Amino acid sequence: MNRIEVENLNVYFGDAHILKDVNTGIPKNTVTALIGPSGCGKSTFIRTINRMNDLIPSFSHTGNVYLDGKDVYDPKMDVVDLRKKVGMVFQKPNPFPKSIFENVAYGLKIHGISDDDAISARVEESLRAAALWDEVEDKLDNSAMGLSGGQQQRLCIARTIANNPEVILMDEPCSALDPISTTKVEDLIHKLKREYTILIVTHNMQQATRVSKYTSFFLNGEIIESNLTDKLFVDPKNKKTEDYITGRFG
Ligand SMILES: Nc1ncnc2c1ncn2[C@@H]1O[C@H](COP(=O)(O)OP(=O)(O)OP(=O)(O)O)[C@@H](O)[C@H]1O
Repeated sequence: MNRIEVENLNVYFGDAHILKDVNTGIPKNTVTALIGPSGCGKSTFIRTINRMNDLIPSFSHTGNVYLDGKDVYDPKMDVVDLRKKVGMVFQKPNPFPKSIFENVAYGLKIHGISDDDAISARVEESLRAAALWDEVEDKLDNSAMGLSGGQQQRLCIARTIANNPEVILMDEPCSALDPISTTKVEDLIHKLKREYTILIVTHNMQQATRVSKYTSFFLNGEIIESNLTDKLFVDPKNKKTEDYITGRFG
């Protein structure tokens, strides 16, 4: 069963029609890459899944998004709980100006966990899961702002993991990172997919082929083609996909 189902999704910012009749399913515990030229709606698409677009006053939509069969836009949906289940990692690492420990513990405290031992255990578990523990275990009280960009991004992933999400949305998570840090984050994505459903927006087609099982190609707010990544890049069915992946535009 797919973890996420999207049916006839149209998104508007004011009069601008941004996503056009998007239909897709995102399988559980796999990595799905979203590719396409700048401005085609990839970020808008992932932000519909945890209702981040709700924060934009001009946003409106038609159609349905389901997470595990539940309508994400049901008026009864608890949006705080939804965002806990569907975590997000952004293009630029955005740690809080607090200690490494506090960055990961923050969400736990917000969600009502107050037992210090339980918090410490979960912080360690999350930092280990984010492949950062060995680098920070002796400086948990230092400011997160002193970490390298790559370490900060893995810290942001640890912060997301601490909330025990089901889905992790990643919006160009490596675009601000050097190649070594990028490799570490990609290795981490491989590890995380066993437990989490991951959607990753990337401009880097090599990255899509390295990390994802499925890829969807977006163009002008539409999904032009979705397939197994190996198939989409080797044997695209649509001429526009072929033109994009062979670098003819974008
Ligand atoms: N807050 C907003 N208000 C109005 N229009 C917006 C807003 N955010 C995005 N858009 C418009 O929606 C369209 C899709 O943007 P989006 O960021 O989803 O594209 P993208 O494919 O993720 O681009 P990129 O690869 O450059 O990040 C663009 O035309 C953009 O200008």
